[in-house]
Amino acid sequence: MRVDAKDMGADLKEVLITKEEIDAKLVELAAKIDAEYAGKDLLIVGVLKGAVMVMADLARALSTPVTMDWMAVSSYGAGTQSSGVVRILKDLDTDIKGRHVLIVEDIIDSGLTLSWLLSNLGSREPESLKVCTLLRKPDAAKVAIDVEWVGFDIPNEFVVGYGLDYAEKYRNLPFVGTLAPHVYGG
Ligand SMILES: O=P(O)(O)OC[C@H]1O[C@H](OP(=O)(O)OP(=O)(O)O)[C@H](O)[C@@H]1O
Ligand SMILES: Nc1nc2[nH]cnc2c(=O)[nH]1
Ligand SMILES: [Mg+2]
Repeated sequence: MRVDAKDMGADLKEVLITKEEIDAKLVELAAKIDAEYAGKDLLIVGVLKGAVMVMADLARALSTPVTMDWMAVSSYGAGTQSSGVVRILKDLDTDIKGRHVLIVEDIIDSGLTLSWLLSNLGSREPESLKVCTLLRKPDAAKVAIDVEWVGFDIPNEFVVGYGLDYAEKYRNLPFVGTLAPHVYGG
């Protein structure tokens, strides 16, 4: 286990999804995405910062030639709850009108970020607009979203690793896990 090598082992409670499980799932998802977009021109859009790892690994698992772009968004709201009011910190460099666009996310929690993104990008008249997410929390959904490709449905617990942070830490863990209570000041 590489936990100790990264000196974060003591902060962890549990590994939920291993690197091997993530790698295998992304290969499986990539095959389905390849089949869907065969012969088409595909733009994949990663949502910074969480989706960096998924984008990098999914893109390399795809056979379909893709172009890649990024958006950075920020949710406002009291406490840790996403309000669903989203501000664009970095917009796409690309005009997506008439393009096949696939949004790539690390996690769908309340669904508010993605719901806003779908409506925002949808208004730019892409030829198609679909979503691939590594993780989804079905019990946390505040809005129903139609997601084509989901890696893992997980319990309604705060997770870190593989792009996901707590106070900007733990993004570089190669697996998805939960944190020990002391990390939160417990
Ligand atoms: O479904 P939701 O409740 O809206 O939550 C999901 C969003 O929250 C996280 O991003 P965050 O805004 O924390 O920024 P980050 O990607 O830079 O970590 C995650 O990467 C998703 O984009
Ligand atoms: N790190 C992290 N960020 C999130 N954003 C929305 N849900 C989560 C989560 O469970 N973990
Ligand atoms: Mg994010």
